[in-house]
Formats: sequence, C-alpha cells, structure tokens
Amino acid sequence: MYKINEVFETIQGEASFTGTPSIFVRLQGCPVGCAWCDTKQTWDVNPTYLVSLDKTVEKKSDSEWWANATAEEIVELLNVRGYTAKHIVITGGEPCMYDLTSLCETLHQAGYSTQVETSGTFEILVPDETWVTVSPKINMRGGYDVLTSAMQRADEIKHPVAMQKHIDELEALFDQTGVRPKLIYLQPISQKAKATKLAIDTCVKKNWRLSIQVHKYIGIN
Ligand SMILES: C[S@@+](CC[C@H](N)C(=O)[O-])C[C@H]1O[C@@H](n2cnc3c(N)ncnc32)[C@H](O)[C@@H]1O
Ligand SMILES: Nc1nc2[nH]cc(C(=O)O)c2c(=O)[nH]1
Ligand code: SF4
Ligand SMILES: [Mg+2]
Repeated sequence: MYKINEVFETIQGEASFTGTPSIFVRLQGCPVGCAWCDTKQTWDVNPTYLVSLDKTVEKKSDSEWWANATAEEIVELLNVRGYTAKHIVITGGEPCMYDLTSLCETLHQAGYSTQVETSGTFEILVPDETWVTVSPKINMRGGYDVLTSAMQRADEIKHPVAMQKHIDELEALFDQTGVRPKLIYLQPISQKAKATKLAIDTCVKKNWRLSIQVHKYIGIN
C-alpha cells in the first residue's frame, strides 16, 4: 500500500523534464522538515485525514487528506481518469520512505516512464529505468551513508538555493562523497528575486543549469 496525498496531470515544471506532460503521484509523509518546503501538507500521516483515493484526486487545493492505494489501484485510477501523459513523477512528501520498486514496475508494465523526486535521506528503491532527481538535504535528518548512495544513483541534482551557504554546502557534498553528477540544477527558493539572481550568476560561473519552477510562474499545479 502507498499513501497518496494527490494525483494530478500537468506539465513537469522542474529540471530536465521541464515541459513534459506528466502525471504527479504525491505520497504522504516526510520527516526531513525543510523550513522553506512548499508541500508541508504532506509531512504528517494523520489517521484523522484518511480518505478514499477519489477524494485525493478531486482536491481543489492543498490539504493533508491522504488515501491508501496499491500499485494496481493507482494504474486503474490513471485509466479511469483518462489521463494522456505517459510520464509519471513520484514525489511527496518523501517518496523514498517507501519501497517504490513495485509501483514503478507496475507503471512501466502499463507503458509509463517514471521519475522520482527525493531528498536522498532514505535508500532509493526503484528499478534501473526510473529517472532519479535528488535534491540533497544536507545537514538534515537522515544518514550520510544514504546520501552518498543517493548521489551515486542520481540522474540529476536539483538544489534549492537562497544564499551562498547553500551553494557552498553542495560543493562540500560533492567533495565529501566524491560524486559530481553531470546534470546539476540550481532552483531558486520560492521565486525570490535575490535567490533567482544568485542561482543565475552561479549557474553561469560553474556551467550548471537553472531550474525555475515554471508551473508557479504560469499558475498551474
Ligand atoms: C516538495 S519536494 C518532494 C520530494 C522530496 N521530498 C525532495 O525534497 O526532493 C519536491 C522538490 O521541490 C523542491 N522545493 C520544495 N520547496 C521549495 C521551494 N519553496 N522553492 C523551491 N524548491 C522547493 C524540493 O527541494 C524538491 O526538489
Ligand atoms: N508542475 C509541477 N512540476 C513539479 N515538479 C516537481 C514538483 C513537486 O512538487 O515535486 C512539481 C509540482 O508540484 N508541479
Ligand atoms: S525533504 Fe522534500 S518534502 Fe520533505 S520537507 Fe524537504 S522539500 Fe519538503
Ligand atoms: Mg511542487
């Protein structure tokens, strides 16, 4: 069973897959506690807010409501809803709190590609074909060993930044782990002008890439 906060079809707004029609499966639960997190409604798994899977899909705004669903029930839901996107983004919350192998395999068998968005604070349990986006949560709850293996598995790094300290921490992480992935994106925190300028200047200097959260600029989910 997976704990589902919401399922919706939209355009991927972040990093390499920006612009790709995607179905987002947002899982409930995250113990990491980033101060600037834009999905705090996913942090707690509160039994009071357990609802049906349909209710999580019909949400009109962010809420702590969540539902239990099997991989098969999720594929069935995508069929019933008539979604046309073929790319599934599994996010959260922290999706790697759960073993995502069977969910991704079931989605692959049904003809979808998969991508996981993770903080790297839990072991990443996904098939080889799954695209893994790691937003390493440095000096946060979670193990250093796990973060190293997450860096090794990462297909891309997407690092939220607001101040120089965040860039210095990322450089230190590359040095500590000996892993420097090819695709490194800086993502300004919460569209702040100062954060955006810092991200642009640093990307130009280091030949990294910029990820703005496109969906937030155009006002979609
Ligand atoms: C909400 S998280 C869920 C997945 C996972 N827990 C993680 O942190 O990667 C999805 C992405 O949004 C980023 N993010 C969260 N809040 C943000 C904010 N206020 N501004 C920019 N990026 C943010 C995260 O770093 C991560 O890359
Ligand atoms: N359009 C859109 N793109 C996204 N990319 C990552 C998201 C996330 O919340 O993980 C997200 C999201 O919430 N919406
Ligand atoms: S790890 Fe991801 S979901 Fe959890 S608090 Fe940080 S940004 Fe939010
Ligand atoms: Mg989001």
